[in-house]
Amino acid sequence: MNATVNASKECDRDTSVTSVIFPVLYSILCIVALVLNSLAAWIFFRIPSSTTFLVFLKNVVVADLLMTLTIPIKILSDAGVGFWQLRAFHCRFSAVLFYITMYISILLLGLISLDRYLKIVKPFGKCALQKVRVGQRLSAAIWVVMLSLALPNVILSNQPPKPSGGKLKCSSMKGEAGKLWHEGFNYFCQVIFWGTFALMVFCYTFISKKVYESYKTSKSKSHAANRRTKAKVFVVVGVFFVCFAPFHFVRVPYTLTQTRDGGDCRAKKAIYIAKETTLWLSATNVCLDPLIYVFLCRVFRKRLMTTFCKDTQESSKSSLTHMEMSPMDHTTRLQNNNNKIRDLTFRM
Ligand SMILES: Nc1ncnc2c1ncn2[C@@H]1O[C@H](COP(=O)(O)OP(=O)(O)O)[C@@H](O)[C@H]1O
Repeated sequence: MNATVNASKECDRDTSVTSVIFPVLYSILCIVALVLNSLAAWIFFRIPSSTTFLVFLKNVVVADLLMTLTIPIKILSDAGVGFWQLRAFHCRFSAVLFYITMYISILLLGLISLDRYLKIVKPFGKCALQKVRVGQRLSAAIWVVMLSLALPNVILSNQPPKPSGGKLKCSSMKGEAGKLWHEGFNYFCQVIFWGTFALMVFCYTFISKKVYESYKTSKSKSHAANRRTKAKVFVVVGVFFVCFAPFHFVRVPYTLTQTRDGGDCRAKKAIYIAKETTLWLSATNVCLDPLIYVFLCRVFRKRLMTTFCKDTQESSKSSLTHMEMSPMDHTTRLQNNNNKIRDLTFRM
C-alpha cells in the first residue's frame, strides 16, 4: 500500500469535453428521473405495503429519488460552476450518496427477482422472505449496512482539497486510510453487482423455464404470447446488465488509477472518460426503474391508469387488495398448476 498516496498528481484530467457533455447529459437525465420518480413515489405511497414486492419497489423509489437529488450537484461540479468547495462537497458527501443509493437499488432489484422466483416456487407464501415484516426489516438492514459502510468514504475524505488543472480529484482528498477504504469498498461493490446479476439470471431463467413448460403442457398454440412473456422476463435482466455492467468493467481499473502510483497518463485519461461515460449509463437506471414498475407491478399500473383515466377506476379497485391477482386468477390458479405459473409470470 506504500504506492498509494498522491497517485496521479502529475497527470491532470482534460475536462474540456467532459465539462460540457456530461452536465448536458445529466441535466436531461435529472429532469426525466425527477418527473418519473416523483410520479412513482406519489402513486406508491398511496398503495398499502401488502406484499414484500411492494415493500422492495417502494424502497427502490426512495433510493432513486435520493440519487436523483444528488445529480444537480454533480452537474454543477462537473461543469466547473461554483467554487472548488462545491466540488469538495460533491466528493465528500454528494457522490458518496449517489453511489450508495445506486448499490441499494441494485440490491433491491436482486431481492425483487428473488421475490418473483419465490412466488412461483412457493405460490402461497410460506417462505419467511415472503412476509411483509421480513421484507421491511431486510430493506431497513440494507439501508443501515450500506450507509454505515459508506461512512468512512465521507469521514476519510479529510485532506485539504488540492485542485489541480482546474478540477479537483476526489481521491486527492483522501489520505492513505481513505484510499485503502475507497479501494476495498469498490471491490465489495463489485461483489454486490456481480452477485446480484448472477441471482437475477438464476431467478429469471427458472421463471422463463417454468413459463415455457406451462405453455408446452397446456399445448398453447400462442407462440407469440410465449415469446412476449420470455421477452418480458429478459428485458428486466437485459436492462440491468446494459445499464450497470459497463461501469463495473471499468470501475476496478479506474479505482487503481486513483489509489496506485505510476501508469501511462494517456491511459489514465481514457479510463477516466470511460468511467464517466459508463457511470452516466448506470445513472440512466433511475429513469428505467419507473418503467419496470409499470411493467412488473399490476397494482402500480392500475393506480397509474386510475390517476389518468377515470374510466378504469372501477376495475382497479378490485385489484388493490389482491396485488397481481384478481378473484378469477385465484380460481384459475387452484384449478390449474400450469396456468398458475403463466399467470404469475405475466404479472411480474
Ligand atoms: N461504490 C461507492 N460507494 C460509496 N462511495 C463511493 C463509491 N465509489 C466511490 N465513492 C466515493 O465517491 C467519491 C467520488 O469518487 P470517484 O467517482 O471515484 O471520484 P472522481 O469523481 O474523482 O472520479 C469519493 O469520495 C469516493 O470515495
